[in-house]
Amino acid sequence: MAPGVPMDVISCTGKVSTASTGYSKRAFVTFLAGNGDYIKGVVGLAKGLRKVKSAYPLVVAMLPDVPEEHRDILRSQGCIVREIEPIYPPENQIQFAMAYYVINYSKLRIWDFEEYTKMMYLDADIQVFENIDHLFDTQDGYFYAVMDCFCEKTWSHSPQHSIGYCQQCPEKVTWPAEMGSPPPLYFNAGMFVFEPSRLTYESLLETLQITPPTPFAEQDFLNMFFQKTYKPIPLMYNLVLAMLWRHPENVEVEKVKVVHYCAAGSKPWRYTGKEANMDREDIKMLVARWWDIYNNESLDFKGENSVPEEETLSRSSILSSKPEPAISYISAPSAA
Ligand SMILES: O=c1ccn([C@@H]2O[C@H](COP(=O)(O)OP(=O)(O)O)[C@@H](O)[C@H]2O)c(=O)[nH]1
Ligand SMILES: OC[C@H]1O[C@H](O[C@@H]2[C@@H](O)[C@H](O)[C@@H](O)[C@H](O)[C@@H]2O)[C@H](O)[C@@H](O)[C@H]1O
Ligand SMILES: [Mn+2]
Repeated sequence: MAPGVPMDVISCTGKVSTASTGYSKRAFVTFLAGNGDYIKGVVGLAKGLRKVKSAYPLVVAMLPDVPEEHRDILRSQGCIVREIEPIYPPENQIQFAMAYYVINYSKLRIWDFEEYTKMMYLDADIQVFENIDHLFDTQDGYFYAVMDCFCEKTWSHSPQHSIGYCQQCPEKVTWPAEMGSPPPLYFNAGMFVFEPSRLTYESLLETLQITPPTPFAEQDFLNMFFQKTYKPIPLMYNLVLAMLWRHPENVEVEKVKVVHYCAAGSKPWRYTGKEANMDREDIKMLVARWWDIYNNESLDFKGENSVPEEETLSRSSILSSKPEPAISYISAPSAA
């Protein structure tokens, strides 16, 4: 585990969830934009959550450009469809953010989902291999997420990257004294636990209007906004794939519960194996495991009270089990 990530922030009390008692309302939430192939990610995620027998529904916050056929597919997979309006940073500043991340500011609308008391946001390119419902029991008043890694070239714009500093191994290359104090802990915004709140929502939107966009768009913004309330959680709750080759010593693969296919070329539905590191055995295995869930018809939604046919208690590590013999690699333009 990375230094400075206390385990005790996660209260694993095993107590009976309050989901059905009405004390609190909880849900997972993901984000969908466009008419492209990210819908596959959402379907995979919905099925993955069903496989691990999560007690909470998956809300899909979607932009108006998601076609009706895609909404129907998601409803038929048991998802709750919620349309949201896009959010853009102030117009004259858009050029400073990487264009393809601008839509991600729209994620901020999920703070407006006040009918839920606590939510867990998951990118559509995330898969959940073990039940993580206990994260809803974390203490209120904090923002929970996993620390990011600064080593990939997507970070080359940053001072961290240029001096080779990464918060995942702050002792390896230490932060130079002449550069002041090291930057605050920085989370990956592909997965986080938060409390919807009208007040927070309004404050987020107001602050955004006076905040110049930066390369990682809403991720940088959320890091700034929640800097004081951020509590890191162990990386098993959001394995950013680059951790496998950048910081293998920090990764306890047998404990990984959530995988984030965010390394260039790793989106399972676009995977070709050609990009850097994509020919690694662990990557092939994780991509195969994603397809395994996506293609499993017994995990399709069957209405309120149905129980999936398949026995899904997974005891072994997600990385130690055998891949499916036939992996369907759908080729499409590479991601990220
Ligand atoms: O065309 C797109 C691009 C992004 N997304 C959503 O925005 C999230 C963030 O983008 P992505 O995961 O590609 O970024 P990365 O984690 O690879 O940096 C995705 O997971 C999706 O939920 C989407 O729905 N359609
Ligand atoms: O806002 C921009 C995005 O920022 C995040 O990804 C980044 C980042 O975390 C880096 O560390 C990686 O190097 C990089 O490849 C990756 O794209 C989120 O996963 C995504 O949901 C989205 O918010
Ligand atoms: Mn992602």
